[in-house]
Amino acid sequence: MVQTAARTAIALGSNIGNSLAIFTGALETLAQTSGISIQAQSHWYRTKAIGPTQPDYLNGCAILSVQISPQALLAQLLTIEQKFGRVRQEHWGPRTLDLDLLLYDDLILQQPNLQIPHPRMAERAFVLVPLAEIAPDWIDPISQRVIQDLLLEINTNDVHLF
Ligand SMILES: Nc1ncnc2c1ncn2[C@@H]1O[C@H](COP(=O)(O)OP(=O)(O)OP(=O)(O)O)[C@@H](O)[C@H]1O
Ligand SMILES: Nc1nc2c(c(=O)[nH]1)N=C(CO)CN2
Repeated sequence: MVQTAARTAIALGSNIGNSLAIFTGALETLAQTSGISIQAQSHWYRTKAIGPTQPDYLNGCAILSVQISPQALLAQLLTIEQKFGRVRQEHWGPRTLDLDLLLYDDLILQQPNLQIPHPRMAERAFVLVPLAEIAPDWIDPISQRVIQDLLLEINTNDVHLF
């Protein structure tokens, strides 16, 4: 069976290692994956860490066209995190690569291991600033508001173009 394409948004984060090279490698790996193509990528931003004291992050977002399910996409993102040396330690602690699934068409999904839209997306300037660059008119299915409007509600002082 051929699955029709869905539009998805992902967030990238890194604050250990050569974050720029890690992002490039992660996007290359995604682009080489069957059923995934990259439609757009944002600029990269240097952002102040939310959570425990740790180095600044590099953050950005990408839009993908996928012909795989949300669960299959999450599995692929977790595999790529592992490939780039992700070790899970402290909650919200430093990491070589974090890949979050933000949006999948207009789907709302509440499963134990996967919530879409990403539950903390709308409060995070390090997500909304790059996402608004490449998908300003995407409607968040929870609030029914477009991304560029969600961005108006939050403080973006700690997000700077890299
Ligand atoms: N939309 C989503 N995107 C990515 N992971 C998700 C999502 N919803 C639930 N998860 C689950 O979250 C788990 C833990 O993710 P992770 O350790 O990267 O969290 P975190 O990045 O530290 O925190 P946060 O979720 O606040 O960004 C993943 O293994 C995955 O099962
Ligand atoms: N600036 C910034 N802070 C964070 C980030 C992130 O990507 N950027 N990710 C976290 C856990 O997902 C916790 N804190």
